[in-house]
Amino acid sequence: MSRTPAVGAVGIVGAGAVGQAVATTLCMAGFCRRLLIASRTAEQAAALAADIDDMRQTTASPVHPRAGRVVDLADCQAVVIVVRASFTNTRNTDVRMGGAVANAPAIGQLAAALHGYTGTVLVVTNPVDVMSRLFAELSGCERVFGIGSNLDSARYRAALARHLHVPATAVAGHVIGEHGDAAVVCASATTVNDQRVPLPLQQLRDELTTRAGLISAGIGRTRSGPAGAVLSALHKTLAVDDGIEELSAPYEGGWLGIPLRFTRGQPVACLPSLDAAEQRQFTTADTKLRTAYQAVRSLPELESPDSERAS
Ligand SMILES: NC(=O)c1ccc[n+]([C@@H]2O[C@H](COP(=O)([O-])OP(=O)(O)OC[C@H]3O[C@@H](n4cnc5c(N)ncnc54)[C@H](O)[C@@H]3O)[C@@H](O)[C@H]2O)c1
Repeated sequence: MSRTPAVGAVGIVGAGAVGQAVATTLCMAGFCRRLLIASRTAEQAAALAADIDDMRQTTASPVHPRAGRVVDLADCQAVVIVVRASFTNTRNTDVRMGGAVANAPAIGQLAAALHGYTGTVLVVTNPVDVMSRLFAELSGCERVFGIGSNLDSARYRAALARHLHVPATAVAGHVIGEHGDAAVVCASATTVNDQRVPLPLQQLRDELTTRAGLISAGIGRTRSGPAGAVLSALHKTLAVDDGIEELSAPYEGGWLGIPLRFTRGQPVACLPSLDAAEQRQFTTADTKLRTAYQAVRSLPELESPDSERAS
């Protein structure tokens, strides 16, 4: 594989299912020269770094992995946060929101450890729209984006392409709002080969709603799709490529998934036109996420963070 990566160092916090897939993806993509891995325990971080190092050796990848502590990630160009606190999610609906109370203290600890970090932070931890806002507001970091709507959008374009027997690249369309039950399919602005076409909207919505659950039911967790969404977002946010990425970001005082057009790493919001029903759904998502954020923000654990720091 050997080629010189455009990016110097990327950090990953959380050596679980998605963290492992992100590390593997970055190694095989030859994305960065150094990959720093931190997790809840030093053993987890060291184990993942060793496994990725084996991959580096067997594939001649230019990516050098190393285990470290969260504070060691300060000189990375980007940090990917993929932690998940230990809890049992018993929800059947609004599943991602089920992690809010459990994951918020971990996000609070990481925000303290990375306070003032000037690189790019990609938050994957769910509920991602709430956790990315929480991390941004507690850390003071200015370049924080949540992963999820870009995965939803890719799934939507692929499902529509399958339905119409066209390549996914022929489909232009976005899924915005919450990465969750209040996702908004921007159907009215969707085009196929630059033409508006009738859409099997309910079928597409159902596919979007059930896809993550089907993957988790079959193989335990979703991991490769989110890892691909992280890689795609790293390309845009670190100015490797220009283009549009649907990410969770601040918008009119709230924080939710919107299309961002990146030019040399700088994002500008570029919402498609919404019809009246889509606008109502977008407002509903916005209200839901603001309410969820306020509830999380008032958790007592965030006022006095646990003394245990991520290693
Ligand atoms: N946004 C998306 O598109 C998307 C997609 C899939 C999963 N997710 C979310 O990503 C998160 C991770 O999922 P997973 O399947 O990898 O979980 P996992 O349980 O397999 O791994 C989580 C890892 O985080 C570590 N961890 C926990 N607390 C920590 C802390 N305070 N500091 C450092 N490390 C800590 C754990 O030790 C574990 O290694 C979950 O919240 C999941 O819902 C988001």
